[in-house]
Amino acid sequence: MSVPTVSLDRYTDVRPELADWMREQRWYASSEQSPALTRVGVWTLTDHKHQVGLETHLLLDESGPAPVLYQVPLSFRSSPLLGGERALVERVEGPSGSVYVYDAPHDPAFTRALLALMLDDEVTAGESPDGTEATGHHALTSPEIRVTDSRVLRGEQSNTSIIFDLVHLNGKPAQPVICKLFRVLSDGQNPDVVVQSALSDAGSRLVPRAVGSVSGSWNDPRVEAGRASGHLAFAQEFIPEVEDAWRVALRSAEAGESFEQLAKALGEATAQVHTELARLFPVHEASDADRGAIVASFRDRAAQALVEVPSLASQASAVDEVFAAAAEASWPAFQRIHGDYHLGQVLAVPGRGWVLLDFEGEPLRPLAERSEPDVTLRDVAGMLRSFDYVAGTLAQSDHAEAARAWAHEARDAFIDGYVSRSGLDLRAQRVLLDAFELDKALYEVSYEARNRPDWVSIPVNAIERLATRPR
Ligand SMILES: Nc1ncnc2c1ncn2[C@@H]1O[C@H](COP(=O)(O)OP(=O)(O)O)[C@@H](O)[C@H]1O
Ligand SMILES: O=P(O)(O)O[C@H]1O[C@H](CO)[C@@H](O[C@H]2O[C@H](CO)[C@@H](O)[C@H](O)[C@H]2O)[C@H](O)[C@H]1O
Repeated sequence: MSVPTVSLDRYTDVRPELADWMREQRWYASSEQSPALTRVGVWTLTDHKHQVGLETHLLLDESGPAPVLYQVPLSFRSSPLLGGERALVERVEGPSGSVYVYDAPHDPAFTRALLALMLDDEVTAGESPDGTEATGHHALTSPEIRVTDSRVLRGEQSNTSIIFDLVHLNGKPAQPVICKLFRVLSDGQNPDVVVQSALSDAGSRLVPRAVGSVSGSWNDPRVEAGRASGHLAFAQEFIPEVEDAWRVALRSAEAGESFEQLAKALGEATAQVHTELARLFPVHEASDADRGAIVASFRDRAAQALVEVPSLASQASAVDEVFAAAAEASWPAFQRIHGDYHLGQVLAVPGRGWVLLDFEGEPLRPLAERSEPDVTLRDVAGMLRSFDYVAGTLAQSDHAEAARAWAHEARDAFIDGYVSRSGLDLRAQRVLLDAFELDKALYEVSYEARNRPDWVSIPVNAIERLATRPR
């Protein structure tokens, strides 16, 4: 059987059916308007049975205030994919009959070829005529495995993750793998891939083991030189049937159970990851310029939060005083950090302890900024805020008061654990830590105003408390 051909040419002028389908997808950012799409590149994979066309289209959407580049893998079949009805993008009548176009992460022909690209040395996606390149890389200790099944993780928003069930070549079950396919592409390395791979390759068990990645380059009109490069996908060990720390913490607070030991262990794990990151990536002493840039970003964030929630104006001068005091404090060295650290980014793995995920940095920040060395206190502050969120979530319930005490104890224990492993006396850094916590709460105000307006009072209350705390 030959490869069904909806030719690349026919898909160059992005068909309205594809645009309509994209608009419905969770990863499509501006669903209130119709996409205005241009195809800037395509990379292909080869189906091992040579029956399915596998093309990943890079589509530039210029309908919003800034152009966004989406990665859209499609599979082309001459007959329907069994069970694939919900993944059908459209059916096109071609010269030699119907061609069924699918959202490829749901097509086993695509998922197998994608994993093979990352794991098998001889497989290459190569360069396409429009200059798009995609190259697979495997991690230091990638397993020799065979795919038995794959499925798309439900509930995700900004990316699409594919879970692979696997067996070793001898037929014994192997640890499953999760492959995150980045839906929105930017010029530059993805910090999640870089940081997690480095930790995993160094043998850390505090992150899932890295399995492989796909990196690429493409013609990108948004970039001055016209050419961009970055990560397209990242595969790592999937740890099945585990809960994240947010759920564990929320349940513990609701039940009135102490979280002290677990919070202390989380502080220890956080400090260990920071120590390892300082060993693996460049570290430098804080210069006046570094301090100045961060304090300026604090102030920008405060201004932005004020636009989104004008009632914060009554706190503005108290907030600024905290930032002014931080500018005068002594700062620890700059190094790589997690960058968007909260309870939802940590898995509770029985027999292994806490495992940290998603080193992508704050989604509201530009990619290039997220790879810069930063201050570890930012992560500490992120987690302290997250304990406060647990109490904030229960504020309207019968457990309100107990939840506040729960959060207080958890925050203390987390700090104790962190200090014991890092040697950094966080309590002596209180002024600076308060500033980072306040900054995170200001970020959360913008995040909640845009995504979960019902939750905005959680960071707003925290800002008031932090800004007016006696010092
Ligand atoms: N290696 C993994 N093992 C188990 N679950 C995972 C793994 N990676 C991600 N997940 C699950 O997927 C969710 C989303 O992952 P995350 O890396 O935070 O993606 P995103 O940046 O798209 O939010 C996590 O909260 C977690 O529940
Ligand atoms: O997980 P993401 O990288 O998408 O992070 C974003 O979403 C988080 C919400 O899920 C948000 O975190 C905020 O809410 C958490 C509770 O749901 C809370 O634990 C965090 O402390 C709070 O910041 C995060 O800020 C945002 O970047």
